[in-house]
Amino acid sequence: MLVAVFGAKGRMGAEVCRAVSEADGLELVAALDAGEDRTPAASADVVVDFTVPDAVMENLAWCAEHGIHAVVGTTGFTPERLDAVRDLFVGSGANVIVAANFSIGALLMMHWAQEAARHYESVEIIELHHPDKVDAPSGTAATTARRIAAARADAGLGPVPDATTQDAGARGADVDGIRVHGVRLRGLFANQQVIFGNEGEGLTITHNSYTRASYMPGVLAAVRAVASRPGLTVGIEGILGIGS
Ligand SMILES: NC(=O)C1=CN([C@@H]2O[C@H](COP(=O)(O)OP(=O)(O)OC[C@H]3O[C@@H](n4cnc5c(N)ncnc54)[C@H](O)[C@@H]3O)[C@@H](O)[C@H]2O)C=CC1
Ligand SMILES: O=C(O)C1=N[C@H](C(=O)O)C[C@H](O)C1
Repeated sequence: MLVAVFGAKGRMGAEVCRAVSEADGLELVAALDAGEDRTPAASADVVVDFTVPDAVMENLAWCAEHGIHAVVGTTGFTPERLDAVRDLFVGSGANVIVAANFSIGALLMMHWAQEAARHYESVEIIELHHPDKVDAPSGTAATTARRIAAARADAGLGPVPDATTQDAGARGADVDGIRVHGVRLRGLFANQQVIFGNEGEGLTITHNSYTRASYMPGVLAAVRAVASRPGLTVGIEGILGIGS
């Protein structure tokens, strides 16, 4: 399987180039970054995109035009953006996987947070990342919040209780009614805590990524699976058998 990487000079892209080069059955045919001619990627079966939210949609339009499957780790995807990606690939002959997080622990953290959501009156999310990250809240935190909000709605839970009437911004972002707090700190890489509370008890689910190597098994699994997953697939839970 021939693989091209977009964002190849970035922190994640460089790690993906290494992982693809060392993986059985995969060959790295193009490692491209901003401003570079995409022609060398035209022979690829799969493009892996770890770029920036402002660039990813144009990259995906190019993949769809060329009938090349795409595996996307770049964040910043709202439900509306995902709809636009689905539309881009209709009739292209290619498939696309978009995942805010490829690490097994983060997938389990989101899965268990969704499970716990219906049992707790209160919930908030704290995501902690390196200070070079451009988007906040993180894609993982936004995805977790949306999944928790959906689970609460399914369970008939009302809004998270919050008496705040004077807020100078300290209550964080509101993602579908779930508060998300972002910390950017030198020395950190990527961590998330989902904090649940009921009268008299609490539950915290914490995930820590220590290095970018944590994402590589998931990225490689998605590269190998994308050709057999028609249209748009959001998340790699189905590929790894999480939640089934
Ligand atoms: N899904 C997941 O598991 C993970 C997702 N991410 C996400 O991946 C993205 C990249 O993160 P990092 O590697 O830390 O960022 P980075 O800033 O180190 O790398 C981004 C790279 O993309 C390049 N780029 C910008 N526009 C481009 C274009 N049009 N074509 C090709 N390359 C272009 C930049 O020059 C840069 O080298 C972020 O959105 C981040 O949130 C990061 C870690 C894990
Ligand atoms: O930018 C990062 O570093 C990360 N981005 C992803 C996100 O926004 O969720 C995944 C992980 O948190 C690392």
